Amino acid sequence: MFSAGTHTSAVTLQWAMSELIKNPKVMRKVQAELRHVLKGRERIYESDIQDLDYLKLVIKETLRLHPPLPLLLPREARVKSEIGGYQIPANTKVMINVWKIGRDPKYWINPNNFIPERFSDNAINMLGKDFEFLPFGAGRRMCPAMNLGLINVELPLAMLLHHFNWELPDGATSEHLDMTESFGAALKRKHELYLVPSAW
Ligand code: HEM
Repeated sequence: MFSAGTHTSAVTLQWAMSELIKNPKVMRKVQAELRHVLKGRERIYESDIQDLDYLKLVIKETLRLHPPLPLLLPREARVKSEIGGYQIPANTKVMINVWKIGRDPKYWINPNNFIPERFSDNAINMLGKDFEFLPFGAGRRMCPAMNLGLINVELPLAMLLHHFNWELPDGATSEHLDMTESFGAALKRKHELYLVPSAW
């Protein structure tokens, strides 16, 4: 519970900040939304999140490109079955590569680009029914804490973006930000993210 609950939210926050630094236009747009909705108020409440539509799109797009558990949890076929024309013998371990599905050009236009707007005019959600987008998995063993997981990212991200402006250290520009992922069951940044805040 602790590992599944803390690590996932923390890496999503790191990737969201990384993508926002890489995409300054998106950063400006999400900050403008926050500052408009909060109207100079310092404290952000959980109830404010429902008005932060663009922030939610930013998080969805972050989870599409950087699902914290890129291969979900392993499954095992209990009986012999067929999926997409492939014969799966009984007792076979099956891994679902949601990282790859989230970047498949069959389902996504410009799949490697960070475009939160792609979610604004469609009904694709994270409930495990839209198989092209499964950051919380699907079926009986899907993440039991999706709502908690999302608020764990939404609130801190809103606070970081509302109170501060962010840039890379030593005058580096967004092209310098290395987005390499580390290989493993959990999708982390290979190199730590260092950012410099300035008061808004
Ligand atoms: C951004 C946040 C989170 C993401 C993206 C996420 C994603 C996932 C994924 C992909 C799975 C595997 C689902 C599958 O294989 O179908 C999973 C399982 C699980 N998650 Fe989350 N999770 C998040 C937050 C949390 C939090 C906050 C908790 C608890 C406090 C939590 C508890 C669990 C547990 C206990 C499982 C195992 C469920 C089982 O095996 O039946 N997760 N999560």
